[in-house]
Amino acid sequence: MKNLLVNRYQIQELIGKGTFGSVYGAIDLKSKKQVAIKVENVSISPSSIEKEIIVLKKLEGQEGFPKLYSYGIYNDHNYIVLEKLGKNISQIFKDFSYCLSISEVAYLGCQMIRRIATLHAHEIIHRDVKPSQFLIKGKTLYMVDFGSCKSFIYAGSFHIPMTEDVGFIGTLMFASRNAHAKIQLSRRDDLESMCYSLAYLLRGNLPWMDSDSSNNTESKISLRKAMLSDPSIFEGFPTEFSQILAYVKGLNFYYCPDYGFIYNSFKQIIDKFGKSSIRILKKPKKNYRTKSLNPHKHSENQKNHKKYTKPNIDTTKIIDTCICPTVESDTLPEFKNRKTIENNCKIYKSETLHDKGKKYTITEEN
Ligand SMILES: Nc1ncnc2c1ncn2[C@@H]1O[C@H](COP(=O)(O)OP(=O)(O)OP(=O)(O)O)[C@@H](O)[C@H]1O
Repeated sequence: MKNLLVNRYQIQELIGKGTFGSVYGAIDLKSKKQVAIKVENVSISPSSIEKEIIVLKKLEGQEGFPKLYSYGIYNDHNYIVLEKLGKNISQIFKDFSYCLSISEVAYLGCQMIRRIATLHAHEIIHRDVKPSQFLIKGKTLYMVDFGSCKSFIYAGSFHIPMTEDVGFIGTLMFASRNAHAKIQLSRRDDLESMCYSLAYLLRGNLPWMDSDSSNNTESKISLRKAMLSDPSIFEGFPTEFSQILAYVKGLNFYYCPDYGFIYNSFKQIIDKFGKSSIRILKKPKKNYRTKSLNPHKHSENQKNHKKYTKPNIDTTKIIDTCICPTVESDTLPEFKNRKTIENNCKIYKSETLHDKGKKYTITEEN
């Protein structure tokens, strides 16, 4: 990538490389703003940048989604110029030595469910929810990377049908069981991946992760995921987490999730464990760090959380602690238009569902 893009953006650094392209930090010489520029080769088909443009245009002005400043083609590359955000949750997790407090994880859950609810309210599913898709800027958690998104509504108001053999979509570690079963994904699958992301942040690993990466093939992970019972993934942590996962796993393919219930459950955890230990929305300083934990040693991490009272940090040294307000779900705009989504979402009359092993036919539109 040349240092100057379209005579306007001065490339300063490579922020990271994804599966399909790279993200650079740059300065907009016209506005003097810091921006992030995502590029991919024009030969990539289907273009994930094209999809990102469509989604970001739909989400314009929504809280927690980066602004889309510009886009185009330059030197055989599709590019988009985005609002520059901070670190992603995976990087922040590493900065905190792979140890976040229960309140911190629940707080991330509150923000994640708000972003997912907004995306779904725009009739879009993400299909690749994972910690690295959430970036922090100021006190807000942003959702990024819309290259795998899909609209779950077609012909104006019909829900997409539940087809099979669709091919694997997502990231192995965080993918839903339906993604492994190659079943068409819907809103419930974004929520299942969110639960796995939070479990990873609580535990430092996931039970289907093997320290020997050659054992982490799609088929092996899929089998281990399917065989695991629900509570064991959140064992030793507040029951609200496993209740949310059980709720999400029980959702019908077509069903509009109760985002407010999930948000309120996270909020209950924060109320129980206290807001004062939430450090993640501030830049970590050396003395914020807790004892280093090996992220691959599941038992150590879990033991640490089991005897959890307060995070192992010297609170007198925390000057900038963010006391994050988590308001009631009823007052948040993301959860208000739920009725409208449900009403808009019809199922084609003759469609057959295969949920939970049962076979039944929808006779009426709902
Ligand atoms: N608007 C942004 N501002 C700052 N950094 C960003 C922005 N968007 C993405 N990034 C960072 O750029 C890096 C690459 O992101 P990208 O979404 O292309 O791939 P990824 O999520 O790392 O991988 P994959 O494509 O496999 O999911 C990540 O570190 C991400 O945090």
